[in-house]
Amino acid sequence: MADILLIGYGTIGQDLVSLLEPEIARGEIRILAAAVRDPQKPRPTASAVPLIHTDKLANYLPQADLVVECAGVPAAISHGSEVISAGREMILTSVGALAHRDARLGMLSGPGKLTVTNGAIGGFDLLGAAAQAGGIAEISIQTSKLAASLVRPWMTQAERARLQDLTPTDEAFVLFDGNPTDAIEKFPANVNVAVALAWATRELLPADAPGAEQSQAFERALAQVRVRILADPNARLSLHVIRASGPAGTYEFSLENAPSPSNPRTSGLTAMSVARDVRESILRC
Ligand SMILES: NC(=O)C1=CN([C@@H]2O[C@H](COP(=O)(O)OP(=O)(O)OC[C@H]3O[C@@H](n4cnc5c(N)ncnc54)[C@H](O)[C@@H]3O)[C@@H](O)[C@H]2O)C=CC1
Ligand SMILES: O=C([O-])CC(=O)C(=O)O
Repeated sequence: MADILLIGYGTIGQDLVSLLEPEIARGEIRILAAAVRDPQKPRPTASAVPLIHTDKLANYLPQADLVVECAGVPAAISHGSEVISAGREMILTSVGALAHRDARLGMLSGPGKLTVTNGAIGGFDLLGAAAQAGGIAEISIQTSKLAASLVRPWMTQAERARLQDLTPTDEAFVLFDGNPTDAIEKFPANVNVAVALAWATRELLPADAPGAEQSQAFERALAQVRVRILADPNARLSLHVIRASGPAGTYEFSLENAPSPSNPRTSGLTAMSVARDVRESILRC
């Protein structure tokens, strides 16, 4: 029986528990608890998962065989290093936290093990193989989302209005064009996939290489990836188009996920990817 501790219990956390029902029913997995900011907050659905305050995370870590972060980039930045330095294995969903230098160093310095989920995209077997052989010269990801869903608190009134007032007859426009580090800082809930793409195409160092070297290798990969965010007045779903080219060949992946059944703003595939990561981890236990 593997004991799993969740950090965050929103759409992905709840979808993950549903996806793991067969393993839970067979006694292969137990959800120890979910660490949340307010355990007393009324929730729409009753759950058998015990809720604890994130302040109590350290008390639960020694019992956890596996920790799954699914609480957002700021939460992963705050708690990721704590989990890894306690020697636990952690599946990271808010992959964008790896674009933050200090958090990245903490998560890559062990002694725990970091698993970075593929999340809402894929094709990483091919891209990783080609990149490790020096076969990728250019790599980009273009993410199209419903314009109104891209409004962020830091935007000026004019920037918000441009997104909110877009009508179905208007053309989609490029809202952001740059690197994954700047993209995740501005859109922390939208482009974790861009940071995951950099992770998949980084130079692979030995597992026991120092955290600082792992961090630098990843920084080089981040610098290679170009991110574009398209604000689309007609997007029903998120559309991610990955393009890569170089001596290994020319590749284009177009990924359009069905939304999560419980939250139309989150791709259902993300929880499915994390469920697969959990199964692979417990099979190794
Ligand atoms: N890797 C990928 O492809 C993808 C990654 N994500 C990441 O997953 C995160 C979660 O996504 P959803 O479940 O759809 O969001 P959600 O908003 O439905 O759930 C997040 C939950 O975490 C809680 N939370 C926030 N800060 C916390 C903290 N410090 N400690 C504990 N709980 C905290 C929130 O109250 C909320 O209940 C996103 O913010 C994003 O960073 C999302 C989609 C794709
Ligand atoms: O769910 C998606 O389509 C991708 C996403 O939000 C992210 O990478 O943060």
